[in-house]
Amino acid sequence: MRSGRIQSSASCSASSSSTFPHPPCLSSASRHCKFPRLLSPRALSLSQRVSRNCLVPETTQFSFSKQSSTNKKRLFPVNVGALVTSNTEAISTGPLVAEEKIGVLLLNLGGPETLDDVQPFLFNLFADPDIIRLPRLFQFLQKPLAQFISVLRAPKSKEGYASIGGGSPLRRITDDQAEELRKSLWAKDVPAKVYVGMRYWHPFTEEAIEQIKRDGITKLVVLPLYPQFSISTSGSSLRLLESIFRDDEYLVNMQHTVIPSWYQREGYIKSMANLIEKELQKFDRPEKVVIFFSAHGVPLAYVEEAGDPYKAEMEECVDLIIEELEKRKITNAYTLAYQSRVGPVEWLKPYTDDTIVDLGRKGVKGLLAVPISFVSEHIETLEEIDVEYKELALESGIQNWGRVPALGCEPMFISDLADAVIESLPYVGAMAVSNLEARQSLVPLGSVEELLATYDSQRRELPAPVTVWEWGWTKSAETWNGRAAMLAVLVLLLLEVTTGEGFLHQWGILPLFH
Ligand SMILES: C=CC1=C(C)c2cc3[nH]c(cc4nc(cc5[nH]c(cc1n2)c(C)c5CCC(=O)O)C(CCC(=O)O)=C4C)c(C)c3C=C
Ligand SMILES: [Fe+2]
Repeated sequence: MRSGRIQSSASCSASSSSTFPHPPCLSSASRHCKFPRLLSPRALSLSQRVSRNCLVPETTQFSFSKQSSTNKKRLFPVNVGALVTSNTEAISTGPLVAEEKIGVLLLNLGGPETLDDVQPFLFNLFADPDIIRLPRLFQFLQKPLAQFISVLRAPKSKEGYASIGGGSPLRRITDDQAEELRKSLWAKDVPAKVYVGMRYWHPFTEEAIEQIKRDGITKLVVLPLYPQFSISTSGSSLRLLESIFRDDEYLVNMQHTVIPSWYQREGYIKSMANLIEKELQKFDRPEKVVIFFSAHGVPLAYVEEAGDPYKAEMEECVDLIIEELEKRKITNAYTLAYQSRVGPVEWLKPYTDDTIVDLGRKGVKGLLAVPISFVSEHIETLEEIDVEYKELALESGIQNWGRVPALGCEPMFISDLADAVIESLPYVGAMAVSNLEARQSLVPLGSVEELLATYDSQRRELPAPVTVWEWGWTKSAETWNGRAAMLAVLVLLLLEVTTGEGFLHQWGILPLFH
């Protein structure tokens, strides 16, 4: 088999080039740069792209004002990023002074720590309008619907969490990453505090924000721990932050900036390439192994209707990793597919399970799975990939299976995150004045409000991605049956809520919601 990208026949037209208009200031590197999007990412080398990403405007100088007339100390070295080019003008974000207290808020999904946490965790997830976005008229049904779906899904989810030790490892791993990031920042002369704010489980984002206020943080860098941006992940966390910020006098006045995605950073790309290179060496004939990037899926409508940049960023990310591997003379065949689909609607394709079967059919004997959308081990790596997909691969004729571990606390990766934070510091607060230069910074930046407005100004309705129930013989019938089922459930819930009677009350489910 020739090296290069394998186009699985499981793939459909929906997975090819995306047609949605790119928001002007979201995170895909090529969208930020002044280059037209005519050049495919593959046409540029990593170093070229890194310098394209180095969007410090040519007229901009990275020089923090030294000491001001008072006895305030500058906290950082002048040159905060290795990528700084010849710039001439100062970004006037003001001096970074000893009185400033810098915080970094890591945003993540969160996961149930015990089996008893599973249903309430699922409730929180499905109650999120960025996961199930109901038509305006039906928004009052969000919580009852979340209760209904979480109760239905909990047994299956619990089985999964039971098989990985009775709970999600996400909290422990994210706490470790926060501590390593803190150490790395201090080692680089940036005495910052690092906080963890989870979207659906403890420590909740609200708890982290309370701590940030107690600590008197004056400058905050918000860093979602998802390399690529999606409405359903970073977007959802930012929307929550927006509502917290809006209602709080302290926070309204606290300067902040957001690093919405960072998949294009050299340190991240090299760390991923290192892991892949190391795992490949464990195979008898490494050059014959297909590198199988498996990303968490999202419903297709997120990308095609709501303008989620997730797919474009994912594809560019894979291109960058492959380019880095090629520089190391690793030219294996590779492919990208999407996993963890739930529910009756169509998700990004090709699906991971279909692609594995397809590769087996084509005679592939060695596969190296690379989880690509997340930087911690979690249920979808430990159970779905390591157990379900491995089993499917072996059944499909693939004899040699391997899996690249998630990045976790890899030193090069953590150090690169620290650099991303440091490079963003001159822009903290600059977003308030809608500073164009700040948006074109070393890492794509924006304020919470700006970023949300960019990707989601119209707040389009999105199909519910989750299973209420499914039946049917064809994909299309499944989709329509699913939609009909959704409608039926909504009507039932509507009747139940208005009359106070029905099957949810009989089962004792409805009065539980809060
Ligand atoms: C980039 C990563 C992720 C995207 C995109 C994403 C979208 C998304 N997820 C669901 C539904 C579920 N996700 C669940 C768990 C889960 N999701 C992610 C990451 C992304 N999700 C992670 C890391 C985890 C695991 C956390 C852990 O505890 O280890 C679950 C619960 C598990 C299960 O029952 O399968 C659900 C449900 C949707 C609907 C969605 C996009 C709309
Ligand atoms: Fe998920």
